Amino acid sequence: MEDVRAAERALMARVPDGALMQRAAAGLAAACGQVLGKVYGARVALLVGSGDNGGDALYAGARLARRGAGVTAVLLAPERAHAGGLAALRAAGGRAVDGSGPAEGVGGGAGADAALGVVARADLVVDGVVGIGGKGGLRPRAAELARAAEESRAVVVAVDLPSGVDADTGEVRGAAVRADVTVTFGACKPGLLVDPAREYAGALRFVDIGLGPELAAYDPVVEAFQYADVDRLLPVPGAESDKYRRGVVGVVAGSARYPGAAVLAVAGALRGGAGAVRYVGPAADAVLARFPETLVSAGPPARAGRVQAWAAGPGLGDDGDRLRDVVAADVPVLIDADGLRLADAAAVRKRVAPTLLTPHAGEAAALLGTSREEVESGRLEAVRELAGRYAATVLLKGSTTVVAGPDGTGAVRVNPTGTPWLATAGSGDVLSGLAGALLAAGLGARDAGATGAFLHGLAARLAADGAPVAAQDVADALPAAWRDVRRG
Ligand SMILES: NC(=O)C1=CN([C@@H]2O[C@H](COP(=O)(O)OP(=O)(O)OC[C@H]3O[C@@H](n4cnc5c(N)ncnc54)[C@H](OP(=O)(O)O)[C@@H]3O)[C@@H](O)[C@H]2O)[C@@H](O)CC1
Ligand SMILES: [K+]
Repeated sequence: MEDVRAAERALMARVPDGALMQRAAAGLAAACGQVLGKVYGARVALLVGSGDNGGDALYAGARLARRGAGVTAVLLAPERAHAGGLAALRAAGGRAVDGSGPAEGVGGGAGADAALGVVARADLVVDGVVGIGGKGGLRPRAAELARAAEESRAVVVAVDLPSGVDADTGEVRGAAVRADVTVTFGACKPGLLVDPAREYAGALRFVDIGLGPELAAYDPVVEAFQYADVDRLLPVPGAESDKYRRGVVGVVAGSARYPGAAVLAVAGALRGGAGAVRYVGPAADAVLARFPETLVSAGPPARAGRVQAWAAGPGLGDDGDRLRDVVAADVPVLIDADGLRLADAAAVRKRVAPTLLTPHAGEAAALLGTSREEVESGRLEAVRELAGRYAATVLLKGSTTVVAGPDGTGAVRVNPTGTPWLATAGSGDVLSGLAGALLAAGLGARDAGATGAFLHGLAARLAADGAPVAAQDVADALPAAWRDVRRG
């Protein structure tokens, strides 16, 4: 958040006092109006903390009161509420109640009950408890009001970010507001794009308060691919392309016990834009039965013939020899699943050609020597840490898939197309093949990871269309996802 603060300071030096807050409040009030549909007669509760986040809520409340809403501010720290905002709300016909309440040890009584009642009866609750000045989860009284908002039938709109979530990391340590909509100002905070915070944020609305030029001086911490970014990267064959120029991807996956992983990885690889797929391993019969266009070889990867990149690991079991061959190759390599367990970290670090690791949270936790919960609650930190340790690009799969480059610099890419339907057995095998093929087609590791995740998520959405999907369905929908991207 230092970037945003510095950009705000730079901009505030150029614009009149309070102008940024007025821009923020205007955008917030407009978003609240859209959420409500009809502002006149609506009951609006503002949860107001002691900082400028509460000020935004109060000024927006004043605007809604002027349009005929019944607006009540619940003041968590009555003496320190934003004075200008409170005056504006009162002038517009809004009112305020003491919301400091019993949980803070102030003594309870009618005031505290009134605050809970205001929230319980509201059509809209505006969360202005804390913004980017907040630290840690909500304090007990704020948590109590947040719970009341969640239990009420009100729509909850968070100001800048849901109070209690960490806007830098996406972590939620303790109680936090669960919003239906988050109206964020100036810059989309990185944490809001990443689970678990993303889930608390609901639908994101961005209000431009004019920070753009000031923020341009800073490198983004996270970035999300859009259709146009993916479209630019998709490998499209030229008139003179042959299969070697388009790239041959080698798939090292599957075992006698897990032949299906080989079939699914090849299914993904065949839809990744490479010119040919070479399969190396004991599941060749199963692969050929399904995909006769695959080149197969039974020997070790080192003697399999020419490939431009390897995708290795799904269903390998304990076949460390096959993996060692791949890690020693001087072409780009993707390592997934069993391969992550088998790979020697020092050997991976020594590689010169790009390496892309694609763990899910459990695998990442095993590599980091921590728990799955720890990884899931701090995805950005975990992915950067792994990338540093292995000197490799890392794609951490999950409810929000994130991709970090090897040197710790550059933005972490957050995939915007994910869907819970992707949490299905074998879907990761499809992604391995797909991203491996993108590597073979010449994409860098970060681009192959982000493009693969984007297409994979999109394919799952297209295949699911509201119903469960199997991994093979995701692979089958990849051509439709390509067409979707190419058409914009
Ligand atoms: N700068 C700008 O130009 C613009 C900024 N804008 C807006 O300002 C916001 C930032 O405002 P800010 O810096 O005043 O801090 P803010 O987030 O309101 O809260 C800080 C206070 O909260 C408290 N507190 C802390 N942790 C807590 C917890 N866990 N649970 C409960 N309370 C907790 C803590 O109080 P204390 O510890 O003193 O009791 C502290 O004083 C920003 O997000 C945006 O909305 C827009 O108007 C656009 C222009
Ligand atoms: K907030």
